[in-house]
Order: sequence, then C-alpha cells, then structure tokens
Amino acid sequence: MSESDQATHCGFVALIGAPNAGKSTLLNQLVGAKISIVSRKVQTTRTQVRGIALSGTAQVIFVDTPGIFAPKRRLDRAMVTSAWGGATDADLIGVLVDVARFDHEENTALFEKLAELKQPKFLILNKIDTVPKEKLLEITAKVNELGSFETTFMVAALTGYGVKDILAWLEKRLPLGPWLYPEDQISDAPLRFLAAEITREKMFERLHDELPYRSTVETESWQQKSDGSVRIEQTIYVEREGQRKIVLGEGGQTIKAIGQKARVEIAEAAEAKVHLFLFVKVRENWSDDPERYREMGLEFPKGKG
Ligand SMILES: Nc1nc2c(ncn2[C@@H]2O[C@H](COP(=O)(O)OP(=O)(O)OP(=O)(O)O)[C@@H](O)[C@H]2O)c(=O)[nH]1
Repeated sequence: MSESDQATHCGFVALIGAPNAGKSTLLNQLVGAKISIVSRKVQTTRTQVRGIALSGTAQVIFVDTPGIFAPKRRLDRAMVTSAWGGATDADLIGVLVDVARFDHEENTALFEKLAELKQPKFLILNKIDTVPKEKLLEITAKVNELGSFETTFMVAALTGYGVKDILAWLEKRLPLGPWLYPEDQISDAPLRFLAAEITREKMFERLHDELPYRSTVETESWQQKSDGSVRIEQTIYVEREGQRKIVLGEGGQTIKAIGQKARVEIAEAAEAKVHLFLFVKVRENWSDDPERYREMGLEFPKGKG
C-alpha cells in the first residue's frame, strides 16, 4: 500500500524481441527518457537495462533484453542467457515484433522459445508506420496463431504512437503491491554503466560499420570533485591495432569528437559538470575473458567460444 489509501500496482515486464524490433526505442518512449541506447546496428543492447515508468497507481519496471535467439559465439551465448534470465524473473512478457518482419526466421525461433515460458504474454506489433493499414488486421491474426497472447497492441515506437495504451493496460494488469523504487527513479542501471553506454553509442554513431560490435567501453574511474564536478576515465577496448587507429582518428580527432558528444550527455545524466578522459586499448580476445563479462553484468558461458 502506498501512503495514500489507494492500492498500488507494481511488477516486472520483460520486453523480448528479435534484433532491431525496436525494444530500446520503445523502452525510451515508455519511460519518457533516454535509458537504453538506440542504434541502427543490431545487438547494441548487451545487458538488461531497466526502465521504470509510472502509470496512475502502477510502477512498471521494464527489463530490456538483447534480441538474439540462435547464439553461436561465446559473447552471444552470454547475452542470450542474460535475456532469458530477465524473462523468467518477470511477471509479464511483452513480445515485440516488427510488423514488416513478423514471418522472418528470427521470429520463428523467438516464438518457439516463448512457448517454454509460463508467464502471461502480450503482443506489441511495432513499426506499424511501415506497412499499409489494411494489412494490419491480417498480420495481427497470423501472429496470434503463433503464440498465446492476452492482448495485442499496435504501435510506432519511433513516434510514440500507441505507447500510452500499453501503460494504461499494464496499470490494471500488474499485481497489487507496493512500489519497489522511489517515485522519481527511472532506471537502476548504475550511473557509471550508463556513462559507458553513452560513450559506446557515440562511438557507433561516429564510426558505423568501421567498428565491430565487439568493441566495448568501461568506466574505470569516477571521482567526485569538491567543486561538484566529476572526473571520469573510460577505456574503449578494441580487438586489433587497426581498430585502435580508427577510433583515435587522425591526430586524435575522432576520439576527441566522440568524447565531446559523450561528455555532454553524461553530464546531463549525472546532473554535474563532467571531465571525461577516454583511452583506447587493444585487448585481443577480450570476448574470451571472464573478467570483461562480469563488468558488463553478464555470466561467462562455459565451454568453447
Ligand atoms: N519506421 C520505424 N522505425 C522504428 C520504429 N521503432 C524503432 N524503429 C527503428 O528500428 C531500429 C532499431 O531500433 P532499436 O530500438 O535499437 O531496436 P532494439 O530491438 O533495441 O535492437 P537491439 O538493441 O539490437 O536488440 C532503429 O533504427 C529505430 O529507429 C517505428 O515505430 N517505426
């Protein structure tokens, strides 16, 4: 019960979907702030990031998950284990499907796996701006044959169209219970993790396909200064010397530009003046190193990578 006499609702909702279905975009719309990094490159989300939304009497805690379902490499397997971990702990599972790709292979694998999860599920058809209106009902019927869903939402996460309906439904649907987080909290991702994600996003924006998705960013130090500012040191890990040169750019221009953009956003998130220092290091085979997994909040999968 909250302080008022009104009963409150609270619960965990896992968002599951194929790569690029729009999970990060949707999560940001639901929460009304930039929580999870968004990119046109697939697999930018590596760990569960929670966004917390308030809707009337309900606190809805979203778990964002990596969207990949047929893992081959070790890093991919760790991501998938993390994704399903989030789903099995949740009260409800929101299944996100790109309407234009509902019958693609990645969704077939997803629906097969979903059948094993016992939690109630609801369907979110995203990117409805990309298919003709008259096709939507037919697609809705077809997708509902592939799984068992309590209800279906049609949204365009990019513009926010339809997103409020999801929150309104969840408000009634989540179990009764006290709120688990303070009212003004929108994420429980530690700030230093969020800061690393911001730098990674700026790096992807700047370098696109020049950089493999396996490069990573870690916040090595976070020092609060007496004047209220924060000194942050981050290391960008790449796998080869050639990649290090790309990230640095001529005369260090590229890394400088990445750092400037990241600093502005980290300062917003930290609500403080930020001094950001970026380093680039080559670490061969980092994706086989258990320590790197721990830092990303993932479990190191056993067996050969
Ligand atoms: N046209 C259109 N594009 C969208 C919509 N929602 C998301 N997108 C785009 O789809 C792409 C993928 O969105 P993300 O939110 O990064 O997808 P994700 O599922 O989190 O992806 P991963 O992190 O790789 O798992 C981005 O280019 C988005 O701008 C939508 O409603 N309409």
